[in-house]
Amino acid sequence: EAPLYKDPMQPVEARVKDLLSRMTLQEKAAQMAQIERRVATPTALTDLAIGSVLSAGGSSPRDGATAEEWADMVDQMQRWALASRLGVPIIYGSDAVHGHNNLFGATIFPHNVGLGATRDKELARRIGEVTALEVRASGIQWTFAPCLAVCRDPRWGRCYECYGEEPEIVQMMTSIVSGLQGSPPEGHPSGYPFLAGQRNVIACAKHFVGDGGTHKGINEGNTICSYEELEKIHMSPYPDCFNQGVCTVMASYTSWNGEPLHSSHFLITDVLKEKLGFKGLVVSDWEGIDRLCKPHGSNYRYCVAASINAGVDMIMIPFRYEKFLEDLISLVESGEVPMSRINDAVERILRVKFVSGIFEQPFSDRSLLDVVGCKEHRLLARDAVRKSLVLLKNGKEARQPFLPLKKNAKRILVAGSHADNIGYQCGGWTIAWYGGSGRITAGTSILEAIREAIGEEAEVVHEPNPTASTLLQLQQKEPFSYAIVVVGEVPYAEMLGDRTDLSIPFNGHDTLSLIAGTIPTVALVVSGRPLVLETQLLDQIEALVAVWLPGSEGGGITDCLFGDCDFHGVLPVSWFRSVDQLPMHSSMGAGYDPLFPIGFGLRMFDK
Ligand SMILES: OC[C@@H]1[C@@H](O)[C@H](O)[C@@H](O)c2nc(-c3ccccc3)cn21
Repeated sequence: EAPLYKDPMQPVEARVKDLLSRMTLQEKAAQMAQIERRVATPTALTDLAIGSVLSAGGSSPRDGATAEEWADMVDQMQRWALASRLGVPIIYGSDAVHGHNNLFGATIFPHNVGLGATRDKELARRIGEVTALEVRASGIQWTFAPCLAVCRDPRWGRCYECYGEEPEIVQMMTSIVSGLQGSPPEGHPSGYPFLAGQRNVIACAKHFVGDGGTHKGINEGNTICSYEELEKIHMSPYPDCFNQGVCTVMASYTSWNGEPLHSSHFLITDVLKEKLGFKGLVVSDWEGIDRLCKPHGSNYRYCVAASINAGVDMIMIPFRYEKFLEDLISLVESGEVPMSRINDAVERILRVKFVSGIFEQPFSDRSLLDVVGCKEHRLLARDAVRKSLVLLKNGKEARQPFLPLKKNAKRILVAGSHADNIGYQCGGWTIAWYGGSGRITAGTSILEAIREAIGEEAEVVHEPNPTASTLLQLQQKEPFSYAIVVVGEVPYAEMLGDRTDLSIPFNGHDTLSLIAGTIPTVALVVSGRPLVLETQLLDQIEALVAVWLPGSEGGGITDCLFGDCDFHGVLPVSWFRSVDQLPMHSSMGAGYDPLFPIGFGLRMFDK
């Protein structure tokens, strides 16, 4: 009759034990390998029975692929995996970090820094729930989210992936795990993986640990601090995720006091697995083990030994899987990697797979296809945008608020590089790894939202980058009631976003100053982090809103600008005056002198 591990009525731990006992060393090593979709072939998945496949940022079956094409691809790979000797299904991972951002047409939510501004746990959970549906619609079962980094220096290119600069804010937003995976029942053992069902996805608490605390915010850099500080600032969001049964943890590229996380037995095994009791699987980051040696990828056999022995269970290789398997098997045969370590890793991987239900439901659920980018999801994203906006200035005098704007104004100017650019408002990790410009996916730009919100008789003039003379001509024809000027950062990811100069790029400052000099202006800043705002400019503009990276639903911005609802967001990060102040946090006492402090945010209506 069917082997025990295939019987869904058996307890998970019994199924894990039974399957493990049937596996050869080669099959165990293969389960510990995660490869990129471009090298996922029948050889890899059937003959070698590799355990997991991922899409790198932007890696899709084809540009603009539909959810159905994604599901066809994942299901095909699954059939290859099920044809392997023991028929162990793969789990397929992708970075759905603000909606299913690898999928064209998916709902794109505000990036984490904007969600941190909402301080709304239930919203985060709901976003997780909806994201899980759109990820599942494409046949994918695992997202590499949430990022729990506590951003201690906004010069870091991944500041926008962080919910805030204080652990309490990040801890609050970990409720997204219960949205993604479903909420575990009362009494669920902390640290043990949980997944409610086939409309939920495996989540990934990343990047363990201290990723947001590197010196000067240097990406993949070194976090220099005491163990107490590492635990208090950077580690505290992890137990919140373990209490929710998060299934996976991703190791950080960064080092702690010079020791790379990917080879830290103390932090991965003694702390994460033993002290904190994490029972799911630890996956490396992309070529995370290759970075253990200089030059990158040299001494690969050592890199494999050091990371696996440190406690990493699955390696995001992602391409040279033959070399990985050859080295790992050789290391076990030589005794440099004990079989007990291999068994621990494979047990954890199988535990997550059995808990996820993928043995019983290995294929995609096609009934979900039409939820991708659906109206209900876009309304949730629009609500998230509304709640994420932070009103930093409203009127030059206290009793003369500038917002809300009049919908029936006669003539308004909409200007700035970011007024009509869906790619810019989505930011990095959208369609391409580092994002893009223009109509990169379905959505509503800020200009389109203004045109929808404004009264019929109002004339909207769109001039991205007006010169002084253009402005004069435009004004002579008929003066403007007000101007909405949208400036900010262009999309970036990881090291591409590391910057020591945090002024508004694209001479956004000059555009703002030119326009605000002659027309009452509200400035919208589209950015993944605070940017330098000169005092003179601040004095010139009538109102200022931090919109962060709002995603596809630009309508959430005009909902607030025109007063359909009030602003509620408060800063999740300190808004510095100058980069010379960095790093700067509210806990530092005297030296804390931001332009706007963490927690700051104005209202239009209720005082
Ligand atoms: O996309 C998978 C993971 C993601 O989950 C991690 O948060 C992130 O650190 C990451 N960087 C790369 C990556 C970095 C450089 C070149 C190519 C890919 C890949 N990944």
